[in-house]
Amino acid sequence: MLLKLRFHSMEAIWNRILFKIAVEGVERFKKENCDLIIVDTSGRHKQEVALFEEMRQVAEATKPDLVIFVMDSSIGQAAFDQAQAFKQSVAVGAVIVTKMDGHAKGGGALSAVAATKSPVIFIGTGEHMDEFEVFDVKPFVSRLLGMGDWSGFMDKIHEVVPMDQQPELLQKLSEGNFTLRIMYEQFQNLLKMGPIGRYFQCFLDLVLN
Ligand SMILES: Nc1nc2c(ncn2[C@@H]2O[C@H](COP(=O)(O)OP(=O)(O)OP(=O)(O)O)[C@@H](O)[C@H]2O)c(=O)[nH]1
Repeated sequence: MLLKLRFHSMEAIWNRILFKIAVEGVERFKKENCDLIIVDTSGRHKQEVALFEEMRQVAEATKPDLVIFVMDSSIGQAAFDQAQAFKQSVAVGAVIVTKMDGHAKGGGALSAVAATKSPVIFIGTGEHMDEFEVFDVKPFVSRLLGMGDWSGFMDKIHEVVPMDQQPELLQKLSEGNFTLRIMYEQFQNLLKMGPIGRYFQCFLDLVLN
């Protein structure tokens, strides 16, 4: 008797299972009339040919309205090759840049935009849902040029600094007049308010630049 055995690598089997879950999941959620269905692939590097092929097949089977290339702001210039590899496999139509709350300025986003010919639509500024922001060109470019996020800072000033103190504070800052007293007063304001981290970050960015 001849016994025929077929061997599959675990990776290949796993990829088929993931493909099935994605395709059947989308079909089911469509039937349930969900407003938004997100298929989130695992992270992949441009050299992982099989994973890119899997992503292409999922896109072909699910026909997404929008394919988003999500990149970490610290990836730097490697973003171009990575984004281009994505674009060659699937029809990338938008970019999201995460971890903008870290030290990286997100310059790689420019490369990703050039490689995919798609706009940045959102940025991630923290680990929670409410730290996902609509992309705004001005503060992004300002930060890239090392000038701090003036418009974000102004928003935070309106939120955190009492109305009657705002003109004086802005006047002093615009004159480059940052004293220990101002710092003390701002610490007092910070302690009274909630979104301490973000405000503090904007404040330091502006004062130190
Ligand atoms: N500080 C900060 N952390 C973030 C941000 N975005 C994601 N993270 C954190 O980074 C970690 C990885 O995030 P994931 O969303 O799992 O990253 P991913 O690229 O989808 O990971 P895989 O698909 O599993 O490769 C998690 O701890 C997130 O909370 C961000 O904008 N800022």
